[in-house]
Amino acid sequence: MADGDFNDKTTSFVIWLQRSGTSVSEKITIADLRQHTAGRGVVAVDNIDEDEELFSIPRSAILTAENSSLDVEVTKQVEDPWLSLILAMICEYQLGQASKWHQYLDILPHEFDTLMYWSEHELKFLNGSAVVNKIGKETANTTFTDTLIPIVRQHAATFKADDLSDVELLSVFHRMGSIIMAYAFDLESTTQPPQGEDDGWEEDSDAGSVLPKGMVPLADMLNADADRNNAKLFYEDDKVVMKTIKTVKKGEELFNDYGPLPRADVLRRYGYVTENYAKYDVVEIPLELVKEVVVEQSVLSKPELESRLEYLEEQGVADDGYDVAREANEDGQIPEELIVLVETLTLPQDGFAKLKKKEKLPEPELSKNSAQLLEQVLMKRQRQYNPPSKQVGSLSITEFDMGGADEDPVGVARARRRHEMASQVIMGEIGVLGEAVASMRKLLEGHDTKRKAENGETSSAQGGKRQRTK
Ligand SMILES: C[S@@+](CC[C@H](N)C(=O)[O-])C[C@H]1O[C@@H](n2cnc3c(N)ncnc32)[C@H](O)[C@@H]1O
Repeated sequence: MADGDFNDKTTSFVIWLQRSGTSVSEKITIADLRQHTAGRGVVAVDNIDEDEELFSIPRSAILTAENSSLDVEVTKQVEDPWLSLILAMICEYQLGQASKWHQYLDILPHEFDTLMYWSEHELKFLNGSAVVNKIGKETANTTFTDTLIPIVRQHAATFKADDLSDVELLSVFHRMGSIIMAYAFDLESTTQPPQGEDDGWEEDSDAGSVLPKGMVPLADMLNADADRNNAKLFYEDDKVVMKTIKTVKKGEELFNDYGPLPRADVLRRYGYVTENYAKYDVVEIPLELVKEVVVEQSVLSKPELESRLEYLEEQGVADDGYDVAREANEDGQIPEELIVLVETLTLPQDGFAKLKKKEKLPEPELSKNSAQLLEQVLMKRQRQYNPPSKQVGSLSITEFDMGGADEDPVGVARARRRHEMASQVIMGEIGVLGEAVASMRKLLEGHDTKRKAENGETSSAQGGKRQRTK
């Protein structure tokens, strides 16, 4: 977009904010951060104290299904907060200049780097990462086709979308859905005192949130940063207020936070990657992979494996996959459920029989046998990534395959950018696995040292004191 257009839209938005009753501190401004590929952002033009109000927005200016021009009959038809906000946004977009939110809608993006918009070829840059299975494009297409298109067609006067084909409508739904994923807030009635997680950002649509979703103008102009988070949205009865949570110096950017999201998910939902979320990187270890290794290494026969998994299922601890985190992760590197799984699978027959009789689960502490099994699983998982020399080394822009985008300069720039972001995600996940394998080796060395110290005593699943991973 030309600078003039970009700045004009920002100016119209700022005037619109004033008209809609938003009060904005003179210490901040909306900045053009396109040279840092960060679109617009909010920047301090003066020093700001901690707990100082940056802006407050009346609830009436928040774009929600309830506030929008949507017919009440329509809102009654859709309970899901994400779907109803998609409909509300389409309704307002279709109103054009007649929409109460026109100048706000005008600054929202038309193009995205979120994974929903990556081509098959680009998604191959992420080979190995479980994130490619979390995009949910097919599920979204089915929901849009089965639920939203009939509603839009049924309420033609509200949506004024008769000139749009179903395919065009689907693309509009995806655009709105992507905007909501990256911009919308879960609207609390009032800010609760801190109790666990409360980052103000909307949760994954599949996370079961029942709070209504809303597009909060200006609050969503803040970019996010895990380390530099210095502002937070507070919910009051009739307005929402953005305040600083630490002092901010003149010239610094105001940042919200997305919570502890791995970079793969930041990329999936928000379309960018930054080192500051690297500490939250994880690698999913699918149960199927554990099963494969158990059979390959003849740890158990297939029927015995199934019987133990059935038992874990009965105990309510079975899962399809487990996220391994970084060694420094506060909540632990290897999830307890995964430890319980490998412990159960490496118990000798009589040990498992006793456990089952007592209807108990093993302690979440890795014995030598289970650490060995886990090491093998992690190493097999490592092999599912393209070796860095092939995938990541060739990320040098000159060499990598453009997948047919070579002719179009915009396409080339986009493919390069996506390639670069994917390489960060993949390198991060390979790093997580490297740390986990190293932890297993350290643990095994510890077991060996202990065994030697105990003067040649044989080590078994029960032998030696078990060690808890961090
Ligand atoms: C809530 S919006 C923030 C405003 C946005 N920059 C704009 O111009 O509309 C979230 C989007 O901003 C971008 N973003 C947020 N934080 C960022 C950061 N730290 N670096 C780069 N882009 C960021 C991503 O494109 C993300 O999807």
